[in-house]
Amino acid sequence: MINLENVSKTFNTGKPNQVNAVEGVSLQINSGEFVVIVGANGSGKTTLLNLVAGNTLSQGGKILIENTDVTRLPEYDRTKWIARIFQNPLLGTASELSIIDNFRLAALRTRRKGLSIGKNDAFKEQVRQKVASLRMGLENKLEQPIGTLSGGQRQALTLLMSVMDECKILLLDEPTAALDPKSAVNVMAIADNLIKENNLTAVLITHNLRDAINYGTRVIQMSEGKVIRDIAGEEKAKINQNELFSWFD
Ligand SMILES: Nc1ncnc2c1ncn2[C@@H]1O[C@H](COP(=O)(O)OP(=O)(O)OP(=O)(O)O)[C@@H](O)[C@H]1O
Repeated sequence: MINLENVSKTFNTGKPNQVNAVEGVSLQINSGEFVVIVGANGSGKTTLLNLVAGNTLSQGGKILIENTDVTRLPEYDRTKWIARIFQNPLLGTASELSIIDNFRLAALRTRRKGLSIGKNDAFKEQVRQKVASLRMGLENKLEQPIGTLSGGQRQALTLLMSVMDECKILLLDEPTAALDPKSAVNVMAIADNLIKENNLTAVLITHNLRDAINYGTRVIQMSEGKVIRDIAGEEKAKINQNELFSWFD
């Protein structure tokens, strides 16, 4: 669960270029909810995600993650709950290391769900099965440097590595923006499956209105640092692309 109470972030305070990126936002995201955030460029979406992740600290207000007050906690102290996927597929993996070594590295960083850390065959077999579930044929390339894979393949592996963590919350900041259309569709479908299978609480920022319609249980629109629309459940399921497009008028 994520609980934001009156969180704010202003850049360049007191200067002519002051920006109120996030302004007094209060939001409760329940366990298992999948929230899609839409909004114009500069409306504060990424800053809001940074506040949740601890990459930026809130100026006032309060942030609870899984009922723990994390308002002053830095990003690294929130990683036990939170995994984050960025637009750039190069972030999150070490290019020169093989797929299997990237999984080892990830396993060393935190305790992974159902994974015993080590170089042994059992570890490799566990990774092989997980990677095979992506249906990209990558289970036969476990010794290949991850830097030789496509952006879509890397993004799928990064997702898999993050959900094999004990994390409860997955933050996705335009995870498919750098991918070709087909890879983007694949990666979103993989993300959705992983979220459901692992019963994660998820927040997706996207400019892709089709994804905003197809995915998630709730959609939020931000404008000028504030949440101006918040629609969930059956009402969310009824929204069509034209209606969503009209929100940007
Ligand atoms: N580090 C920073 N220093 C100064 N201003 C910033 C900083 N980060 C964000 N901003 C400003 O805060 C506002 C909100 O930015 P943010 O990146 O959160 O918007 P966004 O909705 O994610 O935009 P986009 O859709 O373009 O990614 C913008 O006006 C941006 O220029």
